[in-house]
Amino acid sequence: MSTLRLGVNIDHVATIRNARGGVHPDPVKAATIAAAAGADGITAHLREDRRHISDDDIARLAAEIDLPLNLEMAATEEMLDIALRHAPHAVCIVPERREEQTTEGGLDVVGNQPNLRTFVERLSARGCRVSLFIEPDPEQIEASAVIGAAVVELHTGRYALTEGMSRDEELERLVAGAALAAKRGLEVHAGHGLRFDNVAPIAAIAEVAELNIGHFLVGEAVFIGLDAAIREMRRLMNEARAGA
Ligand SMILES: CC(=O)[C@@H](O)[C@H](O)COP(=O)(O)O
Ligand SMILES: NCC(=O)COP(=O)(O)O
Repeated sequence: MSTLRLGVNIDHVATIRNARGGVHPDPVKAATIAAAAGADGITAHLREDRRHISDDDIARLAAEIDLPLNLEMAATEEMLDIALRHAPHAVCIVPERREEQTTEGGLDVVGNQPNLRTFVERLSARGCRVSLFIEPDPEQIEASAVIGAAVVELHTGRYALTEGMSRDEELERLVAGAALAAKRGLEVHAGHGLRFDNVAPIAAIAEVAELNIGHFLVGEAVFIGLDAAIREMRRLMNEARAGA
């Protein structure tokens, strides 16, 4: 059975903290709990507007946690400087619009190859594993491979937000995209909007090596605790992968 890692995104622990402008709950403590609960990595999105994760959070996560840190960032010079300074295990380049409520889609790699190639080269030279957050679109997958990304993270948001036939169609896109990406030598990740009730079909895709899940886990933690939420997600992922 192929490996399936769980990256826990702790952005929205910081959302709760920032609601009162204090220090509680601490995203670094959440990362420590996630490690003990069986997470394979921590993902944190340092947004341009710092609406949740802060520069200090990234500095402390990079310095203090034992798990690999996956820094999500927009393709800007500011974020590149921060990533090169901390040299996290991994960097995932994501699209970002200040007015968006959350990530709305994948990167346009096809339309931004020269700029993104530079980001991939400079971050890879610093020792960071670079992933590109994209739609499961053949042209975007091909462009990601051409500019030298090691990993693509397939956006599961449309899959998560649709029902019925539309969800089945989105799942087919993700299955085909994962197969094409793996064939092009890319490591395949997936994420956005995954929950207990929809993770299994994504976890069952054999080419997927890592799922990054955050908002739902933090929300579920309000009811059952972060440790229990992560352990249940891990159980559902293992069950789906074993049955694939
Ligand atoms: C790229 C992605 O889907 C998420 O990892 C991203 O962090 C979503 O943004 P928010 O966490 O700000 O909702
Ligand atoms: N890249 C996806 C991620 O890190 C978490 O997305 P979500 O589970 O918070 O929607």
